[in-house]
Amino acid sequence: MRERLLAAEKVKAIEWREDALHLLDQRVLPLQEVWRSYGDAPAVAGAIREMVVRGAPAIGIAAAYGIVLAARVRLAEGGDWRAALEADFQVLADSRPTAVNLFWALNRMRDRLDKLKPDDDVLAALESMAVSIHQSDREANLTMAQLGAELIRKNQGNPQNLLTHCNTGALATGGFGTALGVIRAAHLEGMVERVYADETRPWLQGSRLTAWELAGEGIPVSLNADSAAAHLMKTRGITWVIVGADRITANGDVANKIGTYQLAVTAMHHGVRFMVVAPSSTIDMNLESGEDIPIEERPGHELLEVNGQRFAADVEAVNPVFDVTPADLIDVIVTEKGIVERPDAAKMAALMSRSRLH
Ligand SMILES: CSC[C@H]1O[C@H](OP(=O)(O)O)[C@H](O)[C@@H]1O
Repeated sequence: MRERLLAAEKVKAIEWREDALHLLDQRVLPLQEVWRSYGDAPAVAGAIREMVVRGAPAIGIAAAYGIVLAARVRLAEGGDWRAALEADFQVLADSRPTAVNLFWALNRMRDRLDKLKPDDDVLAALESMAVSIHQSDREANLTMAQLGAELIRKNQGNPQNLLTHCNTGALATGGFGTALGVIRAAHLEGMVERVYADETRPWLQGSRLTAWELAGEGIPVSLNADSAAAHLMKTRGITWVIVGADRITANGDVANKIGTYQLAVTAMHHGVRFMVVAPSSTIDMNLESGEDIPIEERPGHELLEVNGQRFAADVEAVNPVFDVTPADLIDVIVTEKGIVERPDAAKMAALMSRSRLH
């Protein structure tokens, strides 16, 4: 399966080259494919904040490369480069609040700095850590794709109708995707009749990104309004809702794109299985429950305009862009360390004590 997923790979969002960090601008996909170059931490932080790059794992990977770029600048400035680098850590940490992968990646970079030996090449050590964060995310996604596809096989392996929300594909990760990685693997195994992709208002990750990724690989996909999901679960024989995550707390509660919570409630009502797919870098064991997760609120104009053109009445808008699905609405969490069925605090602790499967 790994080889077949590698062979099918077509899309990437992040490219690290000697000169700079290169990001595919997800604000203009699918109508335009524009790559942009970033040379320092404030620029990378801006790209994360403005969602040039988005998706919990991809945000962490971009931030890690942002620290490599920052170290180049600070070392060239001379003086106490390590103290100066703290400002770069902060500007990256301040870019978006919900995806814990951002903070997980920055901590990995900080740990690498703290372990430097006097003769170490600082830039080489940081670059190696950032590349490792990027590559290990890809590897985790390949493992999760297989684990998730096996779950789909165990529950009616024949071609099934699946529903997904937001974008959890190669564009949101180091490659292959999390929930979309499972869907890709299931399709390769002949187990996908059709994927229903929520458009995912207001930023339209579904209609612009997921539909583009899946259609580009010949995976049968239909775009639907977010508000159609319940009706589709009732009338289209959907067997699984498969989503990603931005932060999973110690008790198994899941923060994900706004609209996920109501999908979980609806799935429970219709007897549709609910799968969350996320690498362990998304699990925050420091938070006891989802009540503690910071929920990003983005500007109201994202709801009131399209392409900068207002279409809404002259009212204010409220725009929380994540919500929290309680663990008791989740059938299974798939990670690269293994799966947790009917997650709870004890099972999450046991999961996090394991090493990764591959
Ligand atoms: C594997 S991506 C996880 C997660 O990130 C997305 O949010 P955003 O597009 O705002 O960065 C969405 O919640 C995905 O499910």
